[in-house]
Amino acid sequence: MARTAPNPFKRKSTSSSSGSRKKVKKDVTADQLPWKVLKTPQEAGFGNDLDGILELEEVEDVEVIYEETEGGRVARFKVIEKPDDVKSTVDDDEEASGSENEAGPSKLPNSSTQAAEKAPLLLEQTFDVTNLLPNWHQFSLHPQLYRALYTQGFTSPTPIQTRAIPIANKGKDVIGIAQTGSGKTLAYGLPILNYLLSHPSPNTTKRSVRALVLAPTRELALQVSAHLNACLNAVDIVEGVKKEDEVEDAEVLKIGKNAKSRGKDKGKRKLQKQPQAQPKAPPAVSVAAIVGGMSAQKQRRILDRGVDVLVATPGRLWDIMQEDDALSSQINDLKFLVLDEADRMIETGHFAELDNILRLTLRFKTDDEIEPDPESPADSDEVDEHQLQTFIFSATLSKDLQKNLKKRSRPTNKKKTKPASTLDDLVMKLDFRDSDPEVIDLSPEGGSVSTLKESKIDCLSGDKDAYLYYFLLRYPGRSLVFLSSIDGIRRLMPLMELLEIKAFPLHSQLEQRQRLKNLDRFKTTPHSVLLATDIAARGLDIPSVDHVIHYQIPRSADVYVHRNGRTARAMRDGFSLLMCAPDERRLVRALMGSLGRQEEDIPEMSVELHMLDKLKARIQVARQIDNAQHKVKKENHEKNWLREAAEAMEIEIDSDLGLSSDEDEKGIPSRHKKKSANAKTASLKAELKHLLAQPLIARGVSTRYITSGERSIAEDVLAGDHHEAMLGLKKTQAGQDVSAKPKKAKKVKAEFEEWNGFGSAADET
Ligand SMILES: Nc1ncnc2c1ncn2[C@@H]1O[C@H](COP(=O)(O)OP(=O)(O)OP(=O)(O)O)[C@@H](O)[C@H]1O
Repeated sequence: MARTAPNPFKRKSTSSSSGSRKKVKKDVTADQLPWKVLKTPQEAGFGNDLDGILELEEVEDVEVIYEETEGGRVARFKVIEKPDDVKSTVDDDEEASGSENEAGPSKLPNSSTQAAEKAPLLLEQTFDVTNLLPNWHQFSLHPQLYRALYTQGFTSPTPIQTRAIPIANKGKDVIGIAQTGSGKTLAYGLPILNYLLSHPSPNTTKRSVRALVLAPTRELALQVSAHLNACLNAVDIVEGVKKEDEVEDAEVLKIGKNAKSRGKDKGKRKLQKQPQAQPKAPPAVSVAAIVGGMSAQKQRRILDRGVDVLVATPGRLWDIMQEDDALSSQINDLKFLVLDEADRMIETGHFAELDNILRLTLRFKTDDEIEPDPESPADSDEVDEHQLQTFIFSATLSKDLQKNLKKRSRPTNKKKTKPASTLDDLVMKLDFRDSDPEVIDLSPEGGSVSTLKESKIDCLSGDKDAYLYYFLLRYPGRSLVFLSSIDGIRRLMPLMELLEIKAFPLHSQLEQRQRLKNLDRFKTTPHSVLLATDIAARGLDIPSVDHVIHYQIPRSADVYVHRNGRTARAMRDGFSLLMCAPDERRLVRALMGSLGRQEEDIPEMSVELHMLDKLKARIQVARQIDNAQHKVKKENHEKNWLREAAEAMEIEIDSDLGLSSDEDEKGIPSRHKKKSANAKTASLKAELKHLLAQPLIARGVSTRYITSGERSIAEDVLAGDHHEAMLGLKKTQAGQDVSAKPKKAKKVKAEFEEWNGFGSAADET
């Protein structure tokens, strides 16, 4: 039987007239607490899977006090006993406020202020931040956020959060550049949520969008929305107020690390449940995602209900805005605008939509660039609390652009300076209200994260499949393979399947549902491969990606940095491998050049060539099978097409139209031809099966006696260090097979090393 854990959140009474409603606090042990069996709320999405927990219990009105004793910190429980008359008053009032909330779907929690007046004992939450999250203490965040950080195990802010949050909380515009996986989402997310939680919307009938976060890909937008929701839902799920439409986001929560902790810590989170006494009320702040590939109708419905924080991809948002004047005017009146991965957004073909949306946030709407008004408050150093705040975050933002922003040399009508790039152009178009936006640049020198080990393999392009296969067998784990073309993924997928490697594709021509499903499968399958285009390069927070492989050279240095950023996140170790064909060396040199590095900075990865030859044989047969299957599929497809076209035109097909004597009059290959094709494929499959069953043995290993031969494997076998698929090789991490090259000292390394990442902290919760 599970019990609700000690509540770290003190509940304090906001009772105004405490005279007759005096509370008595009684010291008890955990077992003496008045536990109540809890019905698992369907909305919480736990389904029937209670992770081995038979029953959930909750407890109300308990104050938890932590005391430092010689034996360590202990929790004391104080039951707050209420006189009966008071209890009934509270219950009545709660019911009343519940029906009030349900009447107006978007009634805001400021209606809870009214409820508080009616229910004097309504409890206000506080959080013992000094003791529980001392490293967050300085930020004076809303207790609800502290509570979420605590629940998620985020015990310390990351360096970009430490720098950005206080500045953003002061109302300043922030341009944040920090390495991949360093917590940029919460660096802008926490100040936004903090403001919105502390300033409930003045509109009591329907909340309007006050924060807009634009992200370049659907997956990233959904992930950001899930990440922000996780900072709010820690309370909302607890109180059983998850709304129908939020369930969609809950599904999406499976993406990303938070989702992981959701899954993994399901039981624990349930333990952290709070009393379910509150009536159904709308969440204090609502976050929703508007992305392409998902039901536009449903997304419109969510918008109609009212949303505080809208996370969107520019394409779908612009589509909806064109038919929704109300939404356009809300965008015109934003309090926060965030461009997450702004540099990528301009590459996705949605620049026009982005441009249109941004125009709505301008103070002066002209077709030309904005001319800062010397009289306007934007040019004064005073920050108006109600004016739009703009946040731009990325792991890569050009130094020139940062300088221009700092110097406020945005182009004006009088002085037309040509922007250096489309991104410069975009950012110059932003109407910063802040005369001096704060640029926080924590990006490491050379774009490389200190916990990332980079490497490369020089090989012929025709051998890349074999090297990839070798790598995947040699270093099992979660590998993200980047290709530049969808065709490349389509070609590799069947090969992986035939070679019995678990691989999932991710590219823009897959249906959105399939994209999310594949991402989720990759996330939950420890030894698997994601074959992806660069839609997966930015922002995606997939936990524990062990290796990033650049099957094709990235087209720019930024893409290289972002692709690499899918591994080595939050101070975890990571590994990346560049596969470089002779005709790609020039590109690699250019890429390294723009990162201020040299090609030689990336060490070579060592490969057991003997083993590689054996793998080439498997690949060759797998390719033959794939070609044969592909040929049959293609022929059938063409014949079907031809037959359908002929039938539609009411003409007869003769041999001139492509039917050979091996085909019948309907264009279907004759039985004989089919049979021989099938027999060929079957024999190839049998050959591959045989090859796959053969052990892969390193050169010098005796197949007779494990203690003899040039390489004795006895010791490794006894120590359990032997590689299971490749006999004669040790189990190693990919990083250990790379010649160690001293890396240049990283500019912000020390700062990041002080922050040890979240691994241990998160795992403890
Ligand atoms: N203070 C913190 N402590 C521990 N983990 C954190 C903290 N803040 C964020 N995280 C976690 O770190 C991971 C990376 O965060 P996030 O996705 O925001 O990184 P990012 O800097 O935006 O990366 P990218 O540049 O790749 O988009 C996430 O799983 C997030 O939940």
